[in-house]
Amino acid sequence: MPAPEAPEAPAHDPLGRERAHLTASRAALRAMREDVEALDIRDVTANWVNAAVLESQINERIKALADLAHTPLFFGRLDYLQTTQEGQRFYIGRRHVHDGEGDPMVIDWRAPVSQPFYRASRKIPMDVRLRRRFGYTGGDLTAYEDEHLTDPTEADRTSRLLQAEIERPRVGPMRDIVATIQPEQDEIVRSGLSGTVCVQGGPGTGKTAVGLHRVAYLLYAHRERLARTGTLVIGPNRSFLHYIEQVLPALGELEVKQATVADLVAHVEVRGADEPAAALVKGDARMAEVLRRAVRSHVTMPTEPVMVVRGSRRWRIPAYELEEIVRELLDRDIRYGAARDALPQRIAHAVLVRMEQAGEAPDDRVQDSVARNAAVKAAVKAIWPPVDPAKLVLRLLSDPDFLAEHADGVLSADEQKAVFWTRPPRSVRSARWSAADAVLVDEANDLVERTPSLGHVVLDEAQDLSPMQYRAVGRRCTTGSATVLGDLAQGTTPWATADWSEALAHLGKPDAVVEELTAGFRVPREVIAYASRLLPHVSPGLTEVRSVRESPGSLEIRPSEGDGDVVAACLSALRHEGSIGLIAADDRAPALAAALTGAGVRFLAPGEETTPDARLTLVPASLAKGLEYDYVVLDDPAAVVAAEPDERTGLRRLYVALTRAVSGLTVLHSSPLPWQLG
Ligand SMILES: Nc1ncnc2c1ncn2[C@@H]1O[C@H](COP(=O)(O)OP(=O)(O)OP(=O)(O)O)[C@@H](O)[C@H]1O
Repeated sequence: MPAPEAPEAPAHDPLGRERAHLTASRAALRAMREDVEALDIRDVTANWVNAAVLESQINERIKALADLAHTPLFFGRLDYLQTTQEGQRFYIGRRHVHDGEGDPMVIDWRAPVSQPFYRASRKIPMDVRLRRRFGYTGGDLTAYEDEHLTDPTEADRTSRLLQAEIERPRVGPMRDIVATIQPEQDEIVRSGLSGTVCVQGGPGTGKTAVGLHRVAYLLYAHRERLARTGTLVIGPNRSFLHYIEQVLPALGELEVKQATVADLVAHVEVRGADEPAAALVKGDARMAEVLRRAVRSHVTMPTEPVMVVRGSRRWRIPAYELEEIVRELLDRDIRYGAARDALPQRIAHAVLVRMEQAGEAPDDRVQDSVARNAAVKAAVKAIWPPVDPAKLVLRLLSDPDFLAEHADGVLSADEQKAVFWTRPPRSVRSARWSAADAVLVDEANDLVERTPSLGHVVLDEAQDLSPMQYRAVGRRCTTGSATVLGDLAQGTTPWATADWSEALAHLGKPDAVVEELTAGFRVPREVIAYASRLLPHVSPGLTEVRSVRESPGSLEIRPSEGDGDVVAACLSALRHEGSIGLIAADDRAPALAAALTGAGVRFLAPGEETTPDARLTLVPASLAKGLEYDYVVLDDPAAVVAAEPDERTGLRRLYVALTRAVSGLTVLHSSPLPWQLG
């Protein structure tokens, strides 16, 4: 129900007035788009390259000005106590809209004047008299809700519109939360570009949502800088990236790249898998030192002088002087490839010094030509040969003496044995590289040639990265910053993060701030309480998620007689609206797929988009992380636990599976439930 109207609004039909503003804003947006469409760039530039760039910018702008039927143009209003520079009343929306005179009709949610919409409270009203939230049905403005922040007689109440948004049944890909970002989330979203933020938060606390909105915010606040340096969102797998890919475009940001860690390090084709013991060693940060030594071992101290013949004169640089040059380059610890590129010039410089001493006056061109001299080239090749990163890693993993030489004092004999290939491949192409090997190649690659850094990187589900993977991500934001999102209790890799400060050190951001989110927006109270029984066994000391959902949700736990019962549970879940996820241990998925097909029930795979007509997804437990479904049917928890190499990882996988549901969870167990759930 609308609250009493603001005094300056007409007493009659305040909703009609807001609708009129919506209609006018839509028209203004249309006019803005038409203005851009009508731009004739022929008069602006005759240069076709400039014209092409301009045209693509215009097309982007037209796309960004699209009026999306189901995303309301504004969702809030702020009436300030004092008149600010821009005015007194602001409608807050996803993008800026102005009228023909250039006066704002809708203000971007990221603008400084919008901030009180998210942060103002009765305690600190931030100069705001009225905060109004709008409710929409389809594209129609149908309700509003007011808070008079400076009125001492008005009582605090929870926003019904916010509750409705949180309780909304889910279907389709992830949506933005721009209308309902909470104060503690907003603090993270608006934290500065220069600092790295790490967010620890239990399931459904909005980490992914916050990370994506932070990117959108940073792009607004630092548009030019980030357009130059680039931004990247890193997620655990393709289906997850597919699930989140529409959030940023809905916020008007079309330029952000998305990748998995595997995409970043795709120097070799990954076709193999490691035993856990090998994976642990390969993911250990000590491997970086082994690789560093192995790369640098290619440098051979010169024993012969270099003799450069120019015309009738010969210039001789003795071995000891060459050695000095090489040592100096090694001490500077620049990239192997950069040092290799610098070496010919250093040798040429030594020749030039001799020429000058002999009374010649050589210039830069002479130095360049000496650097290209065959004798210098031959010396450089012998002293500082090129290193192929993949070949280097191949040799380390297949030549025990080479590995022992560089891992001496770094890896134990057993650790060396663990990573060693028992059947060494013949070539880089034929090797069955594992995901961890690809990261080693990436590290070696960076030792040879610096990896370009981006302006900002969001790393989601970070708890699953190995130290070597953190390093791989870290070198992609050495000159930028990062948002690191994760939950220690959901780590399911052999190297899962146990401690954020250690992880942040591997990332190269030891000074990052660690924030904690504890309010849960996804999982109903009863369900999160059930899942949290596992917390002391998987991550003692972590804070339990406090569900902010009002509806208690449904939780049903019952034995199952066979796959028929699972199919029946899915059919009954399908009677509710929203998406349904059937989560099962990976090795149970084929049997359940057959049972569903046999019963004529259509289902999707993770990554395929749920629609009102296809709402059931069969989710192997290993792909459930980060996803959510309105109703979840969880098949045999004990099998989910048993599928992992150790019990703690199994229980963590189960914790993930138990925390995907928005409205209800049905647990069907054909074997006894793990006692930790008891
Ligand atoms: N402020 C908010 N208002 C409305 N919905 C929200 C808010 N914050 C988060 N949500 C919703 O809660 C759900 C969970 O959010 P999200 O997936 O970002 O959580 P998460 O912490 O990344 O979870 P997980 O640890 O399981 O990956 C999403 O549907 C998201 O839209």
